[in-house]
Amino acid sequence: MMDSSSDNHKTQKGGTSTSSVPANGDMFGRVVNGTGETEGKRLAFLVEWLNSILPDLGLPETASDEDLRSVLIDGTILCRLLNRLRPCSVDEGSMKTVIDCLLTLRTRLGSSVAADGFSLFSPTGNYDSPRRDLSSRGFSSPLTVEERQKVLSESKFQRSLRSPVMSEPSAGLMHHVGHKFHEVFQVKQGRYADLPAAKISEMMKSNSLDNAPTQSLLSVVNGILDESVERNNSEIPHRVACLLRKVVQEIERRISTQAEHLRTQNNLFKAREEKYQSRIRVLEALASGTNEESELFRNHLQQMKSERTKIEEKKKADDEDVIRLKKEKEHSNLQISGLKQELDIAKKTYDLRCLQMETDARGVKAALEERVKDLERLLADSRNKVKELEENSESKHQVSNETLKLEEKVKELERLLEASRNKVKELEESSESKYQFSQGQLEERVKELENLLADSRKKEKELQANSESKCQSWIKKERVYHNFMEFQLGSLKELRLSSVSIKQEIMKAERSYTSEFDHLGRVVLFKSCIRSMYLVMEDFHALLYIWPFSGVKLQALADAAENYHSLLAENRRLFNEIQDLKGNIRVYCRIRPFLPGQKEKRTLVEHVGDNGELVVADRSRPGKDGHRLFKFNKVYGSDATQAEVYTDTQPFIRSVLDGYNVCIFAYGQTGSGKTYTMTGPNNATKENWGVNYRALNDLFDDSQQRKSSIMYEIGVQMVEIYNEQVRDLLSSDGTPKKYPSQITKCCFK
Ligand SMILES: Nc1ncnc2c1ncn2[C@@H]1O[C@H](COP(=O)(O)OP(=O)(O)OP(=O)(O)O)[C@@H](O)[C@H]1O
Repeated sequence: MMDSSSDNHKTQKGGTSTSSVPANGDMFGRVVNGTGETEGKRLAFLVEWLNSILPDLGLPETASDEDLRSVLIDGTILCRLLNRLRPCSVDEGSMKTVIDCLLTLRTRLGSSVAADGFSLFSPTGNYDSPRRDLSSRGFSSPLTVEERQKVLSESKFQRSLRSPVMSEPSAGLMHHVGHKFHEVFQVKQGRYADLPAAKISEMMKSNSLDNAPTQSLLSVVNGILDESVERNNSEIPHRVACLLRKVVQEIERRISTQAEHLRTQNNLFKAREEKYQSRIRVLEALASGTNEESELFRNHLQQMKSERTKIEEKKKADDEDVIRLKKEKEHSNLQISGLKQELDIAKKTYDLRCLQMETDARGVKAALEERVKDLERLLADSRNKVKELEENSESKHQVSNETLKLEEKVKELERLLEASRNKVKELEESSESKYQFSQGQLEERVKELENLLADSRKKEKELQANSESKCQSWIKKERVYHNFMEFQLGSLKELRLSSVSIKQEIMKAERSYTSEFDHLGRVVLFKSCIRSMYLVMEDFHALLYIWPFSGVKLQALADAAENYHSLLAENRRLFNEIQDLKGNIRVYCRIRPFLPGQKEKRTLVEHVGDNGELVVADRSRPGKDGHRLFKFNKVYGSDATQAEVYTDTQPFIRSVLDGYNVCIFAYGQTGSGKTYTMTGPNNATKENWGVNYRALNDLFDDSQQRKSSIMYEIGVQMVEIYNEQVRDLLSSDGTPKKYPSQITKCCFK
């Protein structure tokens, strides 16, 4: 309603027609006011005009806004147009005309554009600024001056209002603004509807007054002022001016409220900023702490990862072991069957060998017997020969007798010769004639006798030499025979010994074969089960002798052992978890009984609770202060035995063997019973052994039980710390070592 009436009104009043095109080319400023048809006509008119001036432009008659924009966008066409309209006005290189043009534009439009580009836009579409109009028309009324000042100050307000804080006023403020607008426009429409009708209509069209922001309010005020200035200064009634002042005052008030609001907001922001900065500081402090923690965690995580990798590797290795064991088992099964066959063959071979050895032994025995017989024969021969030799030696004696006889004969012959000589001499003496006659015969006879004597002597020598050589050879032979006899007797003895040892060896071999067969059976089974049966060996010992095992039995046995192994590991893990849950650090208290001779003393212990509570009375203090409560994991009474005290410590020994570090120590004043608890009394029996003995005993027992699967190395280190001096009590050279490097190593590895 308002639109049409105001349009009509404008047309009637002869204001600027929206359908007419001004000759100064300001056609685009009015596009917003025209209908679609009018715009089309204007565009067609412009296209026609442009084509007539610049025929090479070739713009189609139906060219759209976009076509026109793309043609005019770089300014070339405009320059050419200018040149054509006013030749040589835009020469290449000369910017004069362009500068003139721009300055003209500035003069026409520049004053309506604020420094930050905000336009005091006139709702009618005219860009004429109030300042230009005011200056050009020479307005001088005080109201106008006031309004002008307001307009100027409003433009400042506008700038500040366009700040992000002000651009979206609060809902309450908006409502307030809308209300005031209504007031203003009711007045305007009622009494002064003819003044800024087109503007109001436009604003009413484009703005919802209820929600009008301050910027719109300012635009409307400007519009009213523009319109008022355009029309005639004298026409502006005082009432409008008052209203406008009110509006401006309202805006000022709102701005001051807004400024207040901004200040409080600013303060709020400052407070918030401080708060955030303190938070940042806290967060930074936390972050630095967190960094350290995260570093620690990272390291821990790294460790866990590496441990996990190790465990996985171990698991892999275990899996591989399992596979390998399975293969080994199969292999062992094959070996068992092979060994069985081999065993059969070996048995047969053994039997044969036994037979052979028996026959051999018999043969050897027979041969030896024969040999013995031979030797005996030889011995007999030797003896005979010795006898013969002895006899021969006797014959030697005979030879010597013969020699003697021969010598006697020689002597006899010599005597006979002498006698013959004597006879010869007698004959010579008796008859010289006879002598001369028979001298030849006698000489011959002497010669014969001398020859006989020489022969006899030769024979004697020969016999002597002969008998001597024979004697020597017999002596030699005797020696040889003696040696031979001794050798034969020695070898006979050796043979007898060797035959005995051979018999023993045969017996031994027989025994070893038997044991080997037994062992073979055991080894085969043992090999297949050894890896998984380390703790159950004792239990399955009887089974090991059952021979032969079937593959199924072995498999079952191996499976059972494997399960047992995993169950044991699980059991161990759970056990240590329980120890952890019970608490890694436990403190036990033991009350020492009165020593002999202290019976008249009264105990200070008032109460011993089952849950580890101990109440001690301090009689020197009266009332409540005289009672003190202590809390331990457990309190052992004065009648507690050594074994009872050890029961709570015992599980730790198992943990030691499972790879945990454990430290047990006694603490207390002199004479409180530390040594008694840890070691026991002097000359302690097994009954009153202290913790140390019992722990070591368990340590050895358990490690023995696990020896089939785990090899434990147990070492002991004993140091004394006294007067800040550390002394190695087990030092072999007797010199106390100060601060042993490995002092942290506990006695229980
Ligand atoms: N539970 C007990 N039952 C019987 N006698 C005990 C008990 N505890 C300690 N005693 C005795 O108390 C005396 C002192 O004990 P012990 O030597 O063990 O004390 P301690 O704490 O080792 O002393 P110190 O610090 O001087 O070496 C010893 O004669 C010991 O036999």
